[in-house]
Amino acid sequence: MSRSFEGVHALQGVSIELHRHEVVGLIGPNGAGKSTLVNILTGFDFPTAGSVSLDGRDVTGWSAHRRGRHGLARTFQHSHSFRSLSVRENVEVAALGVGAGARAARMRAGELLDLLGLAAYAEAPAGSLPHGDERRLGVARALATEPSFVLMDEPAAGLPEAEVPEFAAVVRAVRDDHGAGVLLIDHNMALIMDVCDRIQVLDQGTVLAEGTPAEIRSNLDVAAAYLGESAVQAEQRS
Ligand SMILES: Nc1ncnc2c1ncn2[C@@H]1O[C@H](COP(=O)(O)OP(=O)(O)OP(=O)(O)O)[C@@H](O)[C@H]1O
Repeated sequence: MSRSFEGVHALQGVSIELHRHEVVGLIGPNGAGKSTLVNILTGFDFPTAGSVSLDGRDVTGWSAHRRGRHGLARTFQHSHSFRSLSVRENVEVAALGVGAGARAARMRAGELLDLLGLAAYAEAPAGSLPHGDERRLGVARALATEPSFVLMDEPAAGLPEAEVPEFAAVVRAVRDDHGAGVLLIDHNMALIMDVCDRIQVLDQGTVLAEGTPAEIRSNLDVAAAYLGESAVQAEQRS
């Protein structure tokens, strides 16, 4: 797919594939096109050229809501929770939105708040959560829809470093226990390298590299995009 904004080529001929039971990392420097790609995949934006398919069906013209009802969920960089509703109610509302009954929604919310480590805040207003917990609430809300695919846009931003391994376990649980496919965008390379089965690197709207974490780690182009030429030269010398 490609996407231009009045002359800015945010994406140029980018292909990405996500299967159930896997975690794919999407990384790249600021402005590389990561959020644009997630917006297009989830129906919050539309490609200038190209198409999106979900379970083999062309969904390019579908609204975000319709894609959501067909198993595609996402989290946002900025909070989309209902600030005055409680943390629990926010998760319940997400489940109700895809057709769960009241009892099932309540049970699902309870399980997800436990999984995400938010049970202690269940009755607090969502607007009172610290930034990192708010990101986790976003993940809980996405999972409440029982998605086949979850696209997570910087879910670990704002999480204290000590809590990142716990969050990595959540991502693995979504893949292994729920069988979902996860597209994970994050600047935390330790998290990405730890949980991803495959990684795709975007730079200036094109795919710079793709491969396993080990392949990406040893790819000098990726190092150049991230760390600058000097780091690459240092790596070549060592
Ligand atoms: N609505 C828009 N209007 C104009 N330009 C846009 C719009 N959305 C994105 N862009 C431009 O497209 C390019 C890609 O932006 P995008 O936000 O997708 O990058 P990103 O990789 O998600 O960056 P970050 O890591 O900072 O979130 C940037 O040059 C950005 O300025």
